Amino acid sequence: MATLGAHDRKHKVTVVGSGNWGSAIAKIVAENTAANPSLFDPLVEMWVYEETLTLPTSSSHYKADPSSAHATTPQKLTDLINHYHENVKYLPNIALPPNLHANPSLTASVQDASILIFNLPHQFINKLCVDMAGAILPYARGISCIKGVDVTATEISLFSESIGEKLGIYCGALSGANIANEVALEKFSETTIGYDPPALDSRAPTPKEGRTPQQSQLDLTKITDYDEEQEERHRNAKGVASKVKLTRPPEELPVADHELFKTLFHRPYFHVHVISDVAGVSLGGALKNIVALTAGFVSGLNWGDNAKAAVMRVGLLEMVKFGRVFFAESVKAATFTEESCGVADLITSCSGGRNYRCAKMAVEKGVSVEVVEREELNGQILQGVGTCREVNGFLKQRGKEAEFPLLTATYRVLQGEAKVQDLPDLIERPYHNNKSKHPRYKDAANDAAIPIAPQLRAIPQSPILSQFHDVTPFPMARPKQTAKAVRLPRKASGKQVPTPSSTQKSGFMAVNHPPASLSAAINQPPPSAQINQPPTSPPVTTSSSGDSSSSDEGLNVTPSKRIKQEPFQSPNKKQKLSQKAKAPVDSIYNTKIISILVGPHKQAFGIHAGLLSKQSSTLASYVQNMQENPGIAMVEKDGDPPLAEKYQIVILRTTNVLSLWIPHELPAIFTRINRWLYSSSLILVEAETLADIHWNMLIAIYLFSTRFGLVRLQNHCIDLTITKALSPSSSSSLPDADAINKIWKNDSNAVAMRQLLQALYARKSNLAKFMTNTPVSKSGGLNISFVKGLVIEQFHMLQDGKFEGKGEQQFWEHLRKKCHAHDETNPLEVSE
Ligand SMILES: NC(=O)C1=CN([C@@H]2O[C@H](COP(=O)(O)OP(=O)(O)OC[C@H]3O[C@@H](n4cnc5c(N)ncnc54)[C@H](O)[C@@H]3O)[C@@H](O)[C@H]2O)C=CC1
Ligand SMILES: O=C(CO)COP(=O)(O)O
Repeated sequence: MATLGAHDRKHKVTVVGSGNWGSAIAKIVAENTAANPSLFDPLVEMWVYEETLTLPTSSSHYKADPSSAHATTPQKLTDLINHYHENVKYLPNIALPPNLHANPSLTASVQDASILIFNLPHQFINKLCVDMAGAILPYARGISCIKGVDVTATEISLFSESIGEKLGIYCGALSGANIANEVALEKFSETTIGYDPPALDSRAPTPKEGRTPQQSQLDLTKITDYDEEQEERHRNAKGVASKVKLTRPPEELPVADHELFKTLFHRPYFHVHVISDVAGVSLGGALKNIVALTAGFVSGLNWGDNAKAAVMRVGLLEMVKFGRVFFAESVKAATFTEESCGVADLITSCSGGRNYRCAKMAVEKGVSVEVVEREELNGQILQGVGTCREVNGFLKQRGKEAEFPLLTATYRVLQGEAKVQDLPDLIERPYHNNKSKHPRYKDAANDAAIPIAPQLRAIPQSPILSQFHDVTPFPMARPKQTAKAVRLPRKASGKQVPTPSSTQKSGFMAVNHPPASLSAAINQPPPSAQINQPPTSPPVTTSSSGDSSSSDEGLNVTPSKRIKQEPFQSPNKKQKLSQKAKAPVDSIYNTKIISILVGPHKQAFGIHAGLLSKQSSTLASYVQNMQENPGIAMVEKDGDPPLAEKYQIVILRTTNVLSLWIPHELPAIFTRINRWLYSSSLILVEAETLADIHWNMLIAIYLFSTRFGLVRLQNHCIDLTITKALSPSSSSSLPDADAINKIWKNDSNAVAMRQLLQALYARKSNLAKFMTNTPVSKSGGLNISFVKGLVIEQFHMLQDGKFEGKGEQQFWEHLRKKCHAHDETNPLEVSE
């Protein structure tokens, strides 16, 4: 604990940066080092990017003594700061503590510091790290107050982490609703520190509250790729072991933990809340700057507070979503909605921040934001403009612009590609059937040469997907004579599978073998001889298709919930209800049938366009483009590199036939997905049960659903995984090492499944036996992250004996909900 006992050594603090916020934070820190001399060396260094200036005549120091040398001749900024104890350029009229020393030498200012506070515009930090590397103490720890994200052409990372990697240290983040001038005037505000202390720093690890440590049953010697050195590595915000090998701080130094940082930053007027979600803290500060520009744009048109509130609402949703999509391993939605660094910073920045004010003025004056920045800010530097461009480049590269309409629209306004007046339409949730009229799609739709809006271009193939090439065919289900207990009775769900088919037997239909007459219904002939065709009419169902919770092989953890008695209704009412429920389903079956080609050999499936669009906005975009912009299709040409090498989904033209080609997936997987699309069930034939669906197959379907945005299917797979794993009748009730490795190595989107598998293993398996018998995977061993997670799960499990009896059911029900992906239309609903 930071405050306990006297320490032989004290922390030395340096602030790197001395702008508006840099100086305000340096003031706070210097006040606190002076107040806590047992923990900190009171003298704080502040590195200043040196410049020469003349004291402004408006300065109180000039007025007090206009004839002094400091007032009459140009001076170094550091000299002025140290002479007047005021940063006359970047934080004028604020007295800085005498124990704060302005230092123009970067290396000299950082060389003795055990705590480094990085506080300067994000544009400069990477170069600065190069200059600083080698000059700092190897065991230093950092806090980044920078509001921005570190974006390269293909990757995104937090500045706290890129600083840490470049300097070989651990670095957290501080961000909040903190307009520097207000903080400097000691007007009350709150802030958030994100700090996830490296294991190396905790000298007396304390078990988490309410949890009883238990000895792990794992024999770690059995883990083939166990790497002791990895243990020393900190896990970054993406859940990956950091490249940095940290140096252990000397024993004599107070531990750099939450309490120490609270002591260093908390003031009566500046309230600090320390959390572990570094990504959430960093992203809030970076992305709100873009939203502040948007808010400034609409205010520049004098549209009033309602318009600004609308922008903030959408902005907050996109901030949460951004975190969830790109930092799914660590980010918490609550950081955006409950902490100062999230919603509070958004509000203050959209009220009086520099980004907001400059964007507003730019619209009012009819000039660019950069012109206003140069004319109005006296050397201060906006973060929103750079961040907006950098984030857009990244989203574009990932094909995700359309998923972040506000971030994208703001970029377009900034670039002069769209008008501020277009913003309301650009950020409106697109109405599915009317996308061609939507401004977000309009330009691209009119552009014959360039294929459509960026998100609809072929998605570059992720290297991860190629790993599926070497997958041997999944064991296909063998029809069995006896149904097993895991499958709930069909009537219990109130659903039936598609009906009118010659192949239908007692409620099951093999969608592989449709009646030949269907081919007439296909708008384009299939490119290959055999096409798997859909049923011509809708399944008889009274609830929306794809509602996984009610499908036949669904979760049976809480059977009482699943087997519902249909309440009595009068025949008339029943009829009306069923007609009402049937209407949207009918309209789906009136849509065209799309040709989907799967795998390198292009096995063809025919699927109703409406059905695909209903289940996945990603596929909906492709389907719409196939129909509305046939010119965008790609053609495979002899001699050209194969399209499949580059893309995971392609709109393809083969001898005048348009198809959607998914080259890297297996037809066997898609056969079941096709089945699910029409019946909400993955079961193919009557005698098959969930136990017959191989784990590899289930996991491959899950991965497919995460890649192609089939959220309901994704959730269904979560439910099935629990059902299958907990089923007493299943012979191999948990996935084997190959399946586990697949989920870890193949896709970072599979976070929920990872959590689930760890929990299932921790609670259900005989781990010792598993470690001895199972790790004979093709890849040679179990994924180390899985094993580590398992150890942690073990540690947390059986807490207070709650896991027994009813507690167990509640646990799985809770986990099931937690692992469910959330509806795109409501990204705030993220489970914690
Ligand atoms: N000003 C505010 O109200 C707040 C700012 N922040 C964040 O704090 C960070 C720092 O911003 P401010 O302190 O406000 O800076 P600022 O915008 O006030 O000042 C710019 C700073 O950059 C320095 N600089 C100029 N050229 C440089 C170069 N080539 N290399 C290195 N430094 C150079 C200047 O000397 C000056 O210190 C930003 O990420 C900002 O978003 C966070 C909360 C509040
Ligand atoms: O981050 C800030 C307030 O928390 C300040 O934002 P600006 O850089 O837009 O002034």
